[in-house]
Amino acid sequence: MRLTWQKMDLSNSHPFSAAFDYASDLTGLRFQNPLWKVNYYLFGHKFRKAVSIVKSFGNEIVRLAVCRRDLENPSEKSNPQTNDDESGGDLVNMLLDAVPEHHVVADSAINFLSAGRDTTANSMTWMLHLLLEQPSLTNYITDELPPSGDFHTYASLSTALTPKSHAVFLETLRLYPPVPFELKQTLNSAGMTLPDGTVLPHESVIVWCPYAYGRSKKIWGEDAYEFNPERWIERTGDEAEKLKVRSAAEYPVFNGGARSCLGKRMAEVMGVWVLSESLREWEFEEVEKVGRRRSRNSLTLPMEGGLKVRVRKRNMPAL
Ligand code: HEM
Repeated sequence: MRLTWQKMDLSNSHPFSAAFDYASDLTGLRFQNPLWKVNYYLFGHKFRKAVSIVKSFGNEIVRLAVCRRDLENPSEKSNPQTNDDESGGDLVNMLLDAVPEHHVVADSAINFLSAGRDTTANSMTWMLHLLLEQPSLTNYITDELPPSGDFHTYASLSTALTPKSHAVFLETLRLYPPVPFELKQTLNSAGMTLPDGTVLPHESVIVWCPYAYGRSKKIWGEDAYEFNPERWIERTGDEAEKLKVRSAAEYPVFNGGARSCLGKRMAEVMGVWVLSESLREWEFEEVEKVGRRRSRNSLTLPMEGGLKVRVRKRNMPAL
């Protein structure tokens, strides 16, 4: 898969991608290794180099955006407000309009890239894998899509119109949450009190694990380990299908409250729209059928070894 931003290559072979993956893997391992400081001492230089490559990529994104603004609006060089039709909607340009410090914009660009890149890619990989394990689910999704060739709008991707595709997406994330564990620390010097009365003193670290929540029989019942999108579907009297709503306390995949994921809707669009449309047009077949896959140790639950698939246009002979 090839990803670009303003013609900047983000494919797997790009040094940014390699550095990003290395830094993510090592950060993920820190949580499981009580001796991580030893590792950091021995291999820290490689980690720091990876972080510096990631940071320079952010700086490069901003440098290019600023150059482009200067070329497009030379007269506004000193006060480059570019909320016109051409540049509107580009996140980096909007940040440049709002934030004067370029290093903050660069960090924010990397923040969005890191929050949205592997989370979405990994969720789509797991979703495709689970669908290939249960081929009947392909029609389950594609049958509810608007007719092929119809122009899709944001509204046509609502949970009301495509509840089953959303169910498959949410069910995938239940079993394979791209943020498998989370932690927060109390910074308030007086500590804080949780809604149930538990008092957390200053600097307490609290860790929770959406991966474990997703597999909890207490929350999901005896079949918690089964991939069953139907558990998300509610049928009303007239047989209309509706997506069940789950609270962030039961399903913390996108976090909850004030720090909920800002890209949830974008991730849904990718997961529901891109994958369903691809399944309508293309047939996928796993190259190596090795049963249920394992995840790799990293921050965003990537699939060990990746998912190699053979692709062919529907109703065409295999290449
Ligand atoms: C399936 C895909 C995704 C999942 C499961 C996911 C999950 C999460 C979670 C659990 C958090 C909270 C992290 C924390 O507690 O610090 C978060 C935050 C965030 N996500 Fe996502 N995310 C996904 C996709 C995206 C995408 C596509 C974007 C945007 C391009 C995005 C942007 C963000 C941002 C900016 C935050 C920080 C919000 C804040 O701290 O106020 N995410 N996401």
